Amino acid sequence: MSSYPVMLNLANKKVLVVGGGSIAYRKISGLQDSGASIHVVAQSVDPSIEALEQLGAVNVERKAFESSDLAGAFLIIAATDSIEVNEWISKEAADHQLVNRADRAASGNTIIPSSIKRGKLTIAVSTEGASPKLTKKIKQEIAEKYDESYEAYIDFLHEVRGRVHHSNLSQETKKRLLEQVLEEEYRTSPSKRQHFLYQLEFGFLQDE
Ligand SMILES: C[C@@]1(CC(=O)O)c2cc3[nH]c(cc4nc(cc5[nH]c(cc(n2)[C@H]1CCC(=O)O)[C@@](C)(CC(=O)O)[C@@H]5CCC(=O)O)C(CC(=O)O)=C4CCC(=O)O)c(CCC(=O)O)c3CC(=O)O
Ligand SMILES: NC(=O)C1=CN([C@@H]2O[C@H](COP(=O)(O)OP(=O)(O)OC[C@H]3O[C@@H](n4cnc5c(N)ncnc54)[C@H](O)[C@@H]3O)[C@@H](O)[C@H]2O)C=CC1
Repeated sequence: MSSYPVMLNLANKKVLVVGGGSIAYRKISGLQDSGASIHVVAQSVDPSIEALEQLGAVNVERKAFESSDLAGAFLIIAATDSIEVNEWISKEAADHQLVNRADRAASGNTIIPSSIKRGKLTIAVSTEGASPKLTKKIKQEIAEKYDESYEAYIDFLHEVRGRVHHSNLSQETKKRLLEQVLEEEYRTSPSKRQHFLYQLEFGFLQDE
């Protein structure tokens, strides 16, 4: 069996992180822009997590994990340094809850891939836990190829797509225009993008 990738909308969902060490911090960092309500349960937390608590970005309970902490959690991240506790967390979770285990990929039902974001573009990499080091290497290679310029470019593609779909152009022209903007020059040149939007707005991109 192999795993099935998805993109989660975590806005206003409860995410429970058990453990407060460097791995818990890494997972929490990745959740910062998701809009999730992040709850941490740990006997003690690293200063990095304390800093997030002070900013109001996470809610921290300083205590040992109990089964009742799982109530209402959409995603559970088991990141303690105890195999027994992580095992207990995954056993106690209900079937419909997503459980990530930082210590043993195969024992949870969810793996958090390594990912890069360029605005609306997400590229995620996973080896299903086989080699986190290869995952990291591939992510670094991809990050170089898909650099920061993609962020503005994807916003442009999004805008073009909306305008083209709402236009009265023929299906063939719509397809041709959506293909045309994939040309490299539209990514590298903001003025080319502006010119294209101008032409679209004022009807200069007609059916051929
Ligand atoms: C299943 C998963 C957890 C999950 O689902 O979240 C998991 C599990 C484990 N990692 C372990 C060890 C290491 N992990 C890293 C690094 C990263 N690990 C990441 C992800 C994942 N690691 C998920 C699978 C991803 C996939 O599918 O490929 C990255 C990509 C992303 C992130 O964590 O944010 C991040 C790169 C950060 C970046 O991109 O910068 C390094 C190297 C380093 O730190 O440089 C080492 C030491 C070298 C080694 O051991 O290989 C161990 C053994 C622990 C032990 O021995 O106690 C386990 C447990 C096990 O093997 O089951
Ligand atoms: N996913 C990954 O990339 C990696 C995962 N790991 C795994 O992640 C685990 C955690 O690593 P670190 O964060 O470095 O450990 P750490 O030792 O820094 O932190 C462990 C945390 O768990 C808490 N904890 C322990 N027992 C608890 C309990 N019963 N209830 C609540 N909290 C409890 C501690 O208070 C502490 O905050 C490691 O043991 C290892 O198995 C390690 C390296 C990489």
